Amino acid sequence: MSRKVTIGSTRRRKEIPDFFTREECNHIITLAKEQGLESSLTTSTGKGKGLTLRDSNGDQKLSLREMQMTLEDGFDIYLDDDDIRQMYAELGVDLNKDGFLSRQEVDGETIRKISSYVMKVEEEQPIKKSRFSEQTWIYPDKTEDPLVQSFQDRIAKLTMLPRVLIDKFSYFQVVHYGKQGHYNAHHDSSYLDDSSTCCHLTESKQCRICRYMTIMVYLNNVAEGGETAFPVANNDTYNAYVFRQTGMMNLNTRCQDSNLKVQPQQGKAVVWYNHFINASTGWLGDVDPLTWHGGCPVTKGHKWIMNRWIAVSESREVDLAVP
Ligand SMILES: O=C(O)CCC(=O)C(=O)O
Ligand SMILES: [Fe+2]
Repeated sequence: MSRKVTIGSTRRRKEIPDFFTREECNHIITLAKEQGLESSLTTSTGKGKGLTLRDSNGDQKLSLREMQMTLEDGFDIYLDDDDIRQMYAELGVDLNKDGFLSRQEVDGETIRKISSYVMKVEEEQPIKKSRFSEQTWIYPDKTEDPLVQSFQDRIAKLTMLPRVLIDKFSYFQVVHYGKQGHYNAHHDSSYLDDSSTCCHLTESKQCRICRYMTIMVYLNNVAEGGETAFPVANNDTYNAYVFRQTGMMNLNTRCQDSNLKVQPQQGKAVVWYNHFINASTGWLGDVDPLTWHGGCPVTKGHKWIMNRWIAVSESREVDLAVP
């Protein structure tokens, strides 16, 4: 009788001290430096083509928070109330300074002005971006490095997932944050959506990222800051709309409001499940919304991490097929 393989069914998050030794951490940092790092992007970086006004309460005017959400979605840039007020002053809008722009005031011309203003901010103040770091990818199948090779075994052992699944997506990301480096709250995976399939196993253009698990390892001790924050961890009353309104995704300024902050510690792994299990298929279910997380600003020193995601598709048969 064959045993039915599933991808597990837990919502737990785990911290594993000493998943890597100090030497292993340093080795990965050296590899990343040798390879060279480049500015991190997010999936929405560079969108900003057309702004969709986030008049979330439908009162036909944009509050400061609604303008912030408009820019967060359009440009992945996180401005605070003072930034927005300054932008309005410089652009000569909101002349009565009440912090509201009526829908009529936000005409095509104003949107164009706001867009070019925000693109300038993005260039001049990268700290306002949702992700402020640099990164590189390491591909175990393209290196002879024995340490990198051994990761696959370790990841298989840790996750207790079939080796064939682990081997299908083996690469990992090394990320470096300098002073004030941060990553605002996000989900590592995409919500299910019938109109697209999982990216990494198809060539489909209309695809989404399906990362069942995240394994993140701290590669150094951070002098100050740089915690990994889970703003709504264990929040039984989570409501997506309310969470969005609070602006707590902006970890660059709101880290202290997070329910859980994990301290960086060299060699420690933090592991969590981004998805639930679909009860009928036993395979990929929807995103667990409480996995919102990100990196708090590094206030002193540097922070190095490694991200390894367990990528799956919607189909057990596809994922477990031997190539
Ligand atoms: O830097 C951190 O602590 C979190 C990083 C993260 O969430 C990511 O790279 O996806
Ligand atoms: Fe993440």
